[in-house]
Amino acid sequence: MKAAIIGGTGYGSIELVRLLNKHPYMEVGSVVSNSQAGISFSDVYPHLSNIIVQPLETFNADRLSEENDIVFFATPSGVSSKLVPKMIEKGKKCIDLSGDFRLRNAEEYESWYKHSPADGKYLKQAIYGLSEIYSEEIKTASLLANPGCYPTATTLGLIPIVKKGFVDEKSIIIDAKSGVTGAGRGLTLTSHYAEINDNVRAYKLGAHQHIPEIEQVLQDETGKEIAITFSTHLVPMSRGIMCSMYMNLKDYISTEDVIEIYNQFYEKHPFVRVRPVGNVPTTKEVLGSNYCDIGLHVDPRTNRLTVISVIDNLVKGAAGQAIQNANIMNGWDERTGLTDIPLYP
Ligand SMILES: NC(=O)C1=CN([C@@H]2O[C@H](COP(=O)(O)OP(=O)(O)OC[C@H]3O[C@@H](n4cnc5c(N)ncnc54)[C@H](OP(=O)(O)O)[C@@H]3O)[C@@H](O)[C@H]2O)C=CC1
Ligand SMILES: CC(=O)N[C@@H](CCC(=O)OP(=O)(O)O)C(=O)O
Repeated sequence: MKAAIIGGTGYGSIELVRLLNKHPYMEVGSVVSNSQAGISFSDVYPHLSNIIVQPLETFNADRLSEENDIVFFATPSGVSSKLVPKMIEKGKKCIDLSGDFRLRNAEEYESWYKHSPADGKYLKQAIYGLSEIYSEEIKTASLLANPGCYPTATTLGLIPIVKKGFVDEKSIIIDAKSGVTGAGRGLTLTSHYAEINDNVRAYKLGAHQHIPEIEQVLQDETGKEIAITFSTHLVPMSRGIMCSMYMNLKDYISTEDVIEIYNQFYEKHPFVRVRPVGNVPTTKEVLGSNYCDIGLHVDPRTNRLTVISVIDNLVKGAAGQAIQNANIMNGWDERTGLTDIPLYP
């Protein structure tokens, strides 16, 4: 099966290329670049020399649909909402990595993303692709909204215990940290070397566009309106997200019992690894892989639960989960092409 990638020279795109290169049933058909069409991919990214030989293309819906079976959009929000419908109308399965089709409520999208939402017809059609939770819905998706990087780490870390009703939902605080590739390849003042090296920066406090996405998932899973405190930080590393999450338990439960709840919940989900007592994951332990690793600790003095959830933002937080979803949409084993061991150290 041939896959087209739109948003060709971005980080999401080159991670898709890396993962598709070893996928047994999908291969890269076309790579579309808005800014560098006509140029060889390896001129932009020399690490792809002799691997991707075709030139970067312009976006042409007729040609792309003739030459490809599935389309991955690694384009910014606000761009995907314009381009995805063109390929859906050609009957192609589309997987969008941006935030454009994740929120069901168009007004909510506009107020958090600060630009116009996608056409309501496509918002209705879109399936939210948190693979471990919505695999049944994903099987029949034609337009798949791949989750955000922070929402993936956050919701996988919260759902098992929040769904049980064991948590005071008003007490949830998420302290999230991301490496700089989370912001994409574009240059910004806050991500250039002298600003981020030897530095940690909190940003978008109370205003992050992933807040409504996380709350939408938690509400769907519990039937309750949940308002979270979500603080994001940029840290001096290339890849990786760590979400440290704190919440009050309604009644005391031991760390062992919480771990047992998570182990049962993720028993059939190979990409979520729940750590034993006293074992807390680091971002490096999932680097380059599709794993989400979760560590758990209950403090009996405060009766608060701490959940530490780590992912590689470009893999489980973007391209890896997109391929996991493509696997599910095509009826293949969800692990297909994604079984690489994390790159350690
Ligand atoms: N980085 C991450 O960790 C994650 C990213 N995402 C989302 O995935 C998407 C891609 O992210 P990422 O690759 O990191 O971002 P980048 O900024 O690295 O790449 C996005 C690419 O989209 C293309 N593009 C930019 N503007 C336009 C435009 N006006 N019209 C058409 N194409 C355009 C450009 O490539 P070209 O000029 O070659 O077309 C650009 O390089 C974004 O929506 C992002 O929010 C989601 C989860 C995690
Ligand atoms: C480190 C960093 O800046 N990360 C970005 C993640 C953006 C992203 O992935 O945006 P969508 O999921 O909404 O498309 C941010 O916090 O805005």
